[in-house]
Amino acid sequence: MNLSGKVALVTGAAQGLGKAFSESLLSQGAKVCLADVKVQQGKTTAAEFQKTFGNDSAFFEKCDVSIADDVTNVFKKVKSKYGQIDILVNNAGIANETHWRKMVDINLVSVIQGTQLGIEYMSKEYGGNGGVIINVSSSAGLVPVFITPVYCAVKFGVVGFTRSVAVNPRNRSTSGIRFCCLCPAFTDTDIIKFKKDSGINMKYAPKILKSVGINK
Ligand SMILES: NC(=O)c1ccc[n+]([C@@H]2O[C@H](COP(=O)([O-])OP(=O)(O)OC[C@H]3O[C@@H](n4cnc5c(N)ncnc54)[C@H](O)[C@@H]3O)[C@@H](O)[C@H]2O)c1
Ligand SMILES: CCCCC/C=C\C=C\[C@H](O)C/C=C\C/C=C\CCCC(=O)O
Repeated sequence: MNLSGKVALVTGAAQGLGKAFSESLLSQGAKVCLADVKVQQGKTTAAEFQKTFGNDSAFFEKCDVSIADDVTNVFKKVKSKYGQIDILVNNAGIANETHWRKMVDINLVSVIQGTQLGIEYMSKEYGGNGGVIINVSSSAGLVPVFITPVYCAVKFGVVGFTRSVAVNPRNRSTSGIRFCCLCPAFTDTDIIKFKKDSGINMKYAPKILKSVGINK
């Protein structure tokens, strides 16, 4: 696909899937804003991409997606630097059943805010060019996972929210935006290197991961 002239905003882009999505977008010619709460990792990733794809191809912006003002600011930054937004990937996420309210904020509330801002910036109704909004859920947004009920709930929420927005007749007819929900299965990134306080049952988690070929 040729994405030259297109501008993407990817949250949680410092590492893992968000970094991989960003690299794919850049390799197809898009410019990318890498938004993440991890400053050092984000800057390192941006420097790596600038070296490969050109200085103006990517930039890092500190953004904690659970802070509403940070999310609003990152949209403003992209618009002022690149003039438009065509592709939005609401990807940032954590897996933590102990700090579950924080997880609801990061994995669901921020996706709702990001999508609403995406419509504001991208819809043809409001002077944008249309484009695509991709909300990252999980296979755990489609099937129950007994050791992570809250993670499951928020990922089901992302699926339900995105599908509902996508079938809104107004969005379908006039926005020029496609709304997509991605439901990846296990991928070997930091999110499945469960921290001690993650509240994830360590009796079962390694067995589940081993059963899908990830030897934790
Ligand atoms: N790895 C998997 O098995 C898997 C499977 C399905 C879905 N997912 C989803 O994919 C997305 C990316 O996860 P990953 O696997 O790359 O994990 P990861 O931990 O490697 O990456 C998550 C990124 O999100 C960032 N992040 C976390 N909290 C943030 C916040 N408050 N504000 C901004 N950025 C924040 C992190 O700093 C990190 O860069 C998540 O939404 C996750 O739920 C992952
Ligand atoms: C070891 C399970 C922990 C799952 C939650 C933590 C991180 C999640 C990352 C991914 O989003 C999970 C992806 C897919 C999960 C879907 C199905 C798991 C089925 C588990 C089972 O066999 O019971």
